[in-house]
Amino acid sequence: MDAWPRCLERLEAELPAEDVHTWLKPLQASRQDSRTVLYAPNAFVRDEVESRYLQRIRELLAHFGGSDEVALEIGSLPRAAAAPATVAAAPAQPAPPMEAFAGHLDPHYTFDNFVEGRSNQLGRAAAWQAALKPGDRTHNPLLLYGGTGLGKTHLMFAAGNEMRRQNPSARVLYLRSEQFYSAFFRSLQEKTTDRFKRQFQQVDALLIDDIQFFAGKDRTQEEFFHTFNALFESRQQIIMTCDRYPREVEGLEPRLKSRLSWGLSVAIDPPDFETRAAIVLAKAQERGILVPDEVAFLLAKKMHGNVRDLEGALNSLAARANFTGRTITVEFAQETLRDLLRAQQQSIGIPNIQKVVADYYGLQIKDLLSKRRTRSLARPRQVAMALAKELTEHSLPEIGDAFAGRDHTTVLHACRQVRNLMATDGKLREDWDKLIRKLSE
Ligand SMILES: Nc1ncnc2c1ncn2[C@@H]1O[C@H](COP(=O)(O)OP(=O)(O)OP(=O)(O)O)[C@@H](O)[C@H]1O
Repeated sequence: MDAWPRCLERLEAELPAEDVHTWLKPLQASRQDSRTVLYAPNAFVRDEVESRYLQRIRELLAHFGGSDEVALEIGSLPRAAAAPATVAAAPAQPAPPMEAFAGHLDPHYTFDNFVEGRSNQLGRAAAWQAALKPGDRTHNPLLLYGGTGLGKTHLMFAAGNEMRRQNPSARVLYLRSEQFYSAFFRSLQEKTTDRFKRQFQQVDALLIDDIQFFAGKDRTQEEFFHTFNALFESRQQIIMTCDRYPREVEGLEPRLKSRLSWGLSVAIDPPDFETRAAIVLAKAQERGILVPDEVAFLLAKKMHGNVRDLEGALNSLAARANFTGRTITVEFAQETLRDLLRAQQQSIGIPNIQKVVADYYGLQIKDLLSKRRTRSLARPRQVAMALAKELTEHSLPEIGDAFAGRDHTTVLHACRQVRNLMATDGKLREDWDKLIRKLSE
């Protein structure tokens, strides 16, 4: 068995998953004679691995019969050698310096394999513009915000990849916020902050993922604030993601929050039914999995909000179909995903919907259930009923019962009313999307 995958497996058991994901998974290994070369995508990853993990990696590689000598370099494997570190690959050529900037940009995520829908249309258009005209004031900085697993990182990578497709020498640096934080701290300890700062002067675009991570980390925020200003002034493109609108992130400094909204901020919402189904079909096609439309509709109907969960469900189907040799049908999907689908339904539930809707509109649950018909109560009540129909398997009479014994025709009327109003009322549409997002978290 290959030494590097085994080493990684062991490290996964020893270290927090977040550390492995952030620092070790981005490494690529190549065996060159008795030596293992680990390629880090950029200086941040290299330095962190060197100071925190290299010693343990050496021990593990030696233990698994890998190599006596381990070198850590910036760059990536030559294409032909992009395989685990067993093959005695041709000695790797020193990577051209530009490679260091592209290494962490996952080439798999592009605009071509991003499915567009109403929920992400604006975000996609903004990322596309940033890729075509990096640094243009209309979309610099570009901030993509929204719940987890909705495609923010995908769009950010797509923009970076497109920039490099248009201009192969573009220096695009992608960093997770944790990487910025650790690298900055190490530079403080090692008194190398000047070098840290200089790295950013060389980039054409800086992509920073999950900036909510900076909350409460005052020194890092201050450093990021200066980095941000320097990049902005010299018209280098900045793209950031955040799990909510930055003004709502507690622990971010007001001046940073204000900077973040200088350019263009775009919400990425949970995809609607049609987009969810289209994503399932697109992912299936990409991976060569045969999925009938009905199965895509089933997944899209049962799983709301998070695309990552949809992908997880598709993977489970593919794995089981492969294992059992069966074809993927609706029946097969229902059987395979029974527990998963049930858990989704249970976690949503009508009482939960009532609570989330009441909180959202600043009401009490008893107001939602009451007979009072003032507009300020009637609309949220209708929204709650329509959400119960959309997100649960309950029948109209059951939903009526759960709303203090209302008739099923009242529930039906509420569903139609909400659907019709959403076509013209942007605020109601926004409320609906936000509520779906909250309920799917
Ligand atoms: N519209 C879409 N088309 C195709 N794939 C999508 C789309 N939206 C999300 N995905 C896929 O869903 C998965 C999760 O997306 P991504 O990692 O970009 O989410 P995120 O919003 O950055 O989440 P987090 O905040 O948790 O990092 C990825 O595999 C991505 O390709």
